[in-house]
Amino acid sequence: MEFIDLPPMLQAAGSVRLPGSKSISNRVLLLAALAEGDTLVEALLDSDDTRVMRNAIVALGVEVAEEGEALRVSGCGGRFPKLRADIFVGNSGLSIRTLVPAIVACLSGGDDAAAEVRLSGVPRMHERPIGDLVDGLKQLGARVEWLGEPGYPPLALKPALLGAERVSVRGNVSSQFLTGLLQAAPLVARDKPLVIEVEGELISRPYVEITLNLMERFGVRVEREGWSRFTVPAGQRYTSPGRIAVEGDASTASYFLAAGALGGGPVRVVGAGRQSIQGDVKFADALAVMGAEITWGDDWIEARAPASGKLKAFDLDLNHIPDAAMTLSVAALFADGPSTLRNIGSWRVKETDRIAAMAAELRKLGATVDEFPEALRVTPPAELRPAVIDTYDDHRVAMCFSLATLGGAYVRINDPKCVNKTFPEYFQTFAGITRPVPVLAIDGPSASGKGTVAARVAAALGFDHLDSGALYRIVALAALEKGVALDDEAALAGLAAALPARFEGDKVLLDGRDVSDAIRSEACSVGASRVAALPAVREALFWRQRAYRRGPGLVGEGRDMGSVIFPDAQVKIFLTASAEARADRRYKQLIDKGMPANMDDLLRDLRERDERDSRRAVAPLRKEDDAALLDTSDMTVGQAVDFVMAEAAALR
Ligand SMILES: Nc1ncnc2c1ncn2[C@@H]1O[C@H](COP(=O)(O)OP(=O)(O)O)[C@@H](O)[C@H]1O
Ligand SMILES: Nc1ccn([C@H]2C[C@H](O)[C@@H](COP(=O)(O)OP(=O)(O)O)O2)c(=O)n1
Repeated sequence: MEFIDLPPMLQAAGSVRLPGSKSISNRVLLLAALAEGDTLVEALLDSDDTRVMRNAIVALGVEVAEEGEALRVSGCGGRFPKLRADIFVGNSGLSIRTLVPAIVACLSGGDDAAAEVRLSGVPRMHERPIGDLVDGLKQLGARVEWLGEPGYPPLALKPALLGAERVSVRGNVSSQFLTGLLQAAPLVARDKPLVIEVEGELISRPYVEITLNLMERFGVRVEREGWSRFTVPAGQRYTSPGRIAVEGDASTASYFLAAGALGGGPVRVVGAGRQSIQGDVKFADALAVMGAEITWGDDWIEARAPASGKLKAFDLDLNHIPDAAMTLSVAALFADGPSTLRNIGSWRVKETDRIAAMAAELRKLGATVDEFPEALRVTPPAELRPAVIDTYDDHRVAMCFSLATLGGAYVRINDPKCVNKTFPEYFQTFAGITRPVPVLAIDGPSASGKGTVAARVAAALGFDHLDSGALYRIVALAALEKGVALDDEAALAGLAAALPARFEGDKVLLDGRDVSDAIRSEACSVGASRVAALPAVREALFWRQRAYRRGPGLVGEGRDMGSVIFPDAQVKIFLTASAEARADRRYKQLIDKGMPANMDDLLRDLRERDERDSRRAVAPLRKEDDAALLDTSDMTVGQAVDFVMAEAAALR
């Protein structure tokens, strides 16, 4: 499984130009395809979902050409030229739900009896309901054949004359059904008006407003009575507005605005603002309810943390911003109490069952989550735990959880490429506005001076100091004390995973006992080197070591700080010295502590240990290409510290 590890972040600030809105891009592509005349579409989003729509209109015979950064769509004037096609819609709900009614309308009254358009998608798409929409189309006379499970894609659309003047559709499963019918309506209402009635409460209304707004830009007027009855007057045709620029994506804006609120800020998103036609800009109001400071411009929004520094818990009806609301469920981790997200039942039929998915993944970070049929309550933990997040092929799950890093936790995102659905550049953009907790990694062989140098540098920088070797030494000590064999990998990994050890200043405590000296014995040195060669032991200590990365920063020393534990460390040093110099230092250390020491034995042990540490299969000791080499054979401690401090200047 591919993954991306996101380190804990100190803060977020900066400015982001939003990628084009998916909702607008896909609507504009279809309307431009159906319109009379060419439309030059600017700032179109390029992502999996928009590719789906673009490929679909091309498959239906519409010409599309790139013109610099823009796309020229040569409209077909109300009837797709090719009505024999197999269209793959991936996992784009908006695409299939708007294409189906438009194609059905084009199939009406044609003279090619063999015309047929089939639509299919990824397995999840075949679980997403479309039956209510098809029922509506059948009221008009459409011929639709289910190719799999009735009510779900894949399906085949066949020619049939559409006759009725009235169609009703459920409004409480997906507002995309209504959008699909509305967009196809002018193609149906050629001689007589078409009335669309919405059964039940209409959810996600702002998306329908986007639809109406864009239809108007393409010359079609819709009469609306409240949110339950829409009339499309007869004889209207889509006509190209010539050129149209796609607004920035307001749903995507939610991640960056939240980053500003959770990570200090200010973070500004450019491309959607006060004048936006997208309902998701209202996400900023929800952040304001949490206490974030929001500033609005015509086409930008800026968010920063509340002056008090603490975000407030919320209880909100989020029916109007279902997508951006997912971001709020992660923001809830930063609130001062339990927060409730209400009226989000549509989450259940999205890319995945988002209520179940968000609950499961928020719990991994330590939150207490109560799941209801149409709501979610999130109680933040005292402290976030590092978590490995599953993403369910859902771009928004992946993007949302990146925000947890602003709470000081490491987050591993599995299958990060799922963001390609709407924002292929997401993680790079997120990295551009966030500052990871700095790490200075010092690796090197025994007695090269890592511990001594790391302690001094950490004190000078005000950072924490992680002596990772001590963890392996404690495992060895615990094993020796409990009589666990030093090659019993499973038992040792068990010990390592549940190690009741703590660092307290210079002291190392095991089960509350001071074992600072005991772990430095030669028996423990040799034992540590042996247990450290076992992959399961290293695995068991992996997240534990990462948990030491906290603000304001960390100096980590060992053998694999820069290669495995903190591969993104901003500064990496490989500290070494000749074997003789190191044996000599170890000898002096032991004598100073009143411990027995023999120079020949020490030199031999040290060479054996170097050999074992360098030759082992997992995380062997070696200088990484991006680490600075420091040979201290002929240096004083002060000189070594000065060298590292000079390198550390890069952290500021
Ligand atoms: N140039 C130097 N840099 C770091 N330590 C040095 C240097 N010269 C002598 N020493 C001494 O070497 C000894 C071993 O250092 P230590 O930090 O325990 O190494 P490590 O953690 O790499 O095993 C310490 O007593 C330290 O004072
Ligand atoms: N990150 C680390 C740190 C130590 N180890 C191993 C290597 C050593 O043999 C033991 C003990 O490490 P430690 O740094 O305490 O050893 P020295 O003080 O350098 O002799 O653990 C490791 O494999 N990976």
